[in-house]
Amino acid sequence: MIRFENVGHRYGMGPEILRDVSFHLPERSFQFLSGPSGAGKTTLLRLLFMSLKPTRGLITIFGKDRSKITRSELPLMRRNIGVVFQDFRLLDHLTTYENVALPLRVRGREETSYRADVIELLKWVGLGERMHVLPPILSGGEKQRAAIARALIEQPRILLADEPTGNVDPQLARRLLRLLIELNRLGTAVLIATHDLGLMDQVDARRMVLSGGRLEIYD
Ligand SMILES: Nc1ncnc2c1ncn2[C@@H]1O[C@H](COP(=O)(O)OP(=O)(O)OP(=O)(O)O)[C@@H](O)[C@H]1O
Repeated sequence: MIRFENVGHRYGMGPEILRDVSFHLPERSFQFLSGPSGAGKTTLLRLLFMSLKPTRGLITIFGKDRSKITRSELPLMRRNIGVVFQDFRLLDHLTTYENVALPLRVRGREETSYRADVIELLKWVGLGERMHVLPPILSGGEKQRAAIARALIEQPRILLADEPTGNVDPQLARRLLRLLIELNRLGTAVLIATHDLGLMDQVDARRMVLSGGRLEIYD
């Protein structure tokens, strides 16, 4: 589904942050991406989301060569990639429901065509009772689930989550992990970037570990 071959990345004239990174993310797979702070996890996620271009190597995303994907093709390609950012990035002046529906509204869809889907998804992440609330009064765990729902509303083929348990207590982190495992069972590939060893120990999943710019994979 997504393949990296000898990918390298440097910012400007700086040192190479990623070196000869090669891996394949199959459909329906589940994996963790870890490594010390500054190892390049966010950089790798940005390459996957196509908000950065590699400075060398080959990236193939859904069968297409990344270097041949034009700016105008990006929005359509990105619908297949859901992203949960470290800081959730919810819009404070929109309700939970409106935040989750936003990607569809931006695309010009009529509310009647998606309302039921948004409500169903909010119920699935456990926010059925909180859909008309503004993000500033949601708890950390609720914000996180709202961000996951927003990432899933377009039924992406892969979900990328950057340190999704960074701001929540261990119990909430476990609940979140169960939600992501369930999502994966339903057919979505999942990649969780984290340095939370406790979280990784709860699942027998593939581990991708970045260190010194190189990637090691433990299946
Ligand atoms: N826009 C940028 N310009 C220059 N250097 C950058 C930029 N973004 C990241 N870096 C550098 O690239 C390296 C990797 O950063 P990155 O954010 O990918 O690491 P990370 O593994 O996600 O770290 P953390 O776990 O702390 O979030 C760091 O040395 C960082 O300073």
